[in-house]
Amino acid sequence: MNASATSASSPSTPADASQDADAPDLSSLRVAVIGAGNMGGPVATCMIRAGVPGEQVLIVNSTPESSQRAADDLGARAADSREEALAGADVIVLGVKPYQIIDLLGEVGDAVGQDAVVLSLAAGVTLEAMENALPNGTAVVRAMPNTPIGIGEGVVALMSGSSVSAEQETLVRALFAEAGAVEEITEAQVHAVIGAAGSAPAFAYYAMEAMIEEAVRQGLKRPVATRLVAQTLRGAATMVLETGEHPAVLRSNVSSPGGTTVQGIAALDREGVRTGLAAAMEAAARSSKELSGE
Ligand SMILES: NC(=O)C1=CN([C@@H]2O[C@H](COP(=O)(O)OP(=O)(O)OC[C@H]3O[C@@H](n4cnc5c(N)ncnc54)[C@H](OP(=O)(O)O)[C@@H]3O)[C@@H](O)[C@H]2O)C=CC1
Ligand SMILES: O=C(O)[C@@H]1CCC=N1
Repeated sequence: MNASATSASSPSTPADASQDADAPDLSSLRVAVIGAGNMGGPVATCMIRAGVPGEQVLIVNSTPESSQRAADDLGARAADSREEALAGADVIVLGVKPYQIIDLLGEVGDAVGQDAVVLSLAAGVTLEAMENALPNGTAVVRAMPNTPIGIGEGVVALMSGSSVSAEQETLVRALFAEAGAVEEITEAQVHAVIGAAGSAPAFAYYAMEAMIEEAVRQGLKRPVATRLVAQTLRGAATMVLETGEHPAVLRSNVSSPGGTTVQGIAALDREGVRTGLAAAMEAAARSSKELSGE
């Protein structure tokens, strides 16, 4: 591995990483991203923000044109071939669809360097299945990210395979130092994490869309409604993170006796919104389990 991951310390925030003199040096790292789409793209962005030079992040999509487009968007480099991307790669990001992962590993396994880390983003493809598809001893890490990592406000949950060293774990954490939050989880937890984080931005956008459209129906212009709803939800999320208060306590602070908010909350309860949100998360977790063959 080109990067000198000299410490087992675990940077968990951008501030930690930038202040930690023992953090891995990412400036000579080579990264191959196979599948820089909606999720592989933000992962590449994170790694570049963390300190990997863009020209050392090689992109391979399904066509040369698509690789070039993604590389231009990301400030990375399009590889002429998968072989070029893999040659000398320290980290190989797999951002293709879950059903493609095992076949892809079968095709590229022999080109994976001895000290390289294979980092899969795929839902439902287990570490064991990936290790079985690769030469013995290959370091495999599973990540369950969400798209807001591309703006430094996301979550990445990490799971390490049986051949991943402490140095490689530190390296992967450093690569996600600009993601927002990094959590280490077990594979048994990943289904719940998909419901709470991987798929959850879509649930949040769904709720926002409904709120914005109702505000428009009530007479606000769409750009104004969008700003108000987005800023309000950002503020509410930040209050939860910064105060450490239970959301129910923060909700009670908004709910004046006999006022407007309690009427709104009663309507949410009548319409089954709490049950609906739980059902969405349960469905995502169940789908993840089914993909894993559980
Ligand atoms: N989207 C999300 O929020 C999240 C996704 N994931 C996981 O990320 C993975 C990718 O999902 P997502 O980004 O949404 O999907 P996308 O369809 O947006 O991206 C898939 C990428 O794979 C590329 N690709 C397809 N076939 C090949 C191939 N044979 N060789 C190289 N590249 C190829 C596509 O290239 P092209 O554009 O040229 O077709 C595209 O860039 C999935 O495994 C998913 O489970 C995990 C967490 C969250
Ligand atoms: O929808 C999906 O399958 C992927 C995994 C988590 C978010 N998107």
